[in-house]
Amino acid sequence: MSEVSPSFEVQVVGAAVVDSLEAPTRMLVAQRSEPQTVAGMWEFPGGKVEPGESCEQALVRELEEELGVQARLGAEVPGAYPQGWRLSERLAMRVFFAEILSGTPDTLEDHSALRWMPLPKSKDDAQAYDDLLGLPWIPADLPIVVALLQQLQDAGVGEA
Ligand SMILES: Nc1nc2c([nH]c(=O)n2[C@H]2C[C@H](O)[C@@H](COP(=O)(O)OP(=O)(O)OP(=O)(O)O)O2)c(=O)[nH]1
Repeated sequence: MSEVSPSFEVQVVGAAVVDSLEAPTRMLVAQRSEPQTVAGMWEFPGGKVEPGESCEQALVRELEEELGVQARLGAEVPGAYPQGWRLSERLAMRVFFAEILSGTPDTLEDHSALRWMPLPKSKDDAQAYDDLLGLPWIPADLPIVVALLQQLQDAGVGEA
């Protein structure tokens, strides 16, 4: 049976904000404050791409609006589709590593908490894997977290 690629209506972008693209040791995760369906769950800061914007432009804008930081983007965490990772029938999200250039991240919009989570130092760092994967992520995000940890493990870095 051939698989038809779904046509997502809404493009979302999310950032795996790390302390350093070259040598990441921590990742910033955000707890959603609304809407009710996802409130209390953890996610990648980001949002919907607006008309006329590239995904990269949208993500830099969202990081400024939501966290109050200027950021540079690194490598993508590629999903199964050109639009990235499937979030729902209508939504897909492209995810990029990012590094803060200036500003201190704050809960300006959409979030009730931010947390810098240690990234695994090696594939045997069970504590870091457990802490990160054990967060109550928005369910669609969990495979993305697994993939990005694998990507860091394979490459050793989050560089573009
Ligand atoms: N930002 C973000 N959204 C996610 C993630 N996982 C996930 O399922 N979503 C969903 C939640 C929302 O339905 C949608 C993103 O919408 P959003 O509310 O963040 O977008 P936005 O900031 O542009 O806000 P708005 O235009 O809806 O007001 O994608 C994630 O990791 N980060």
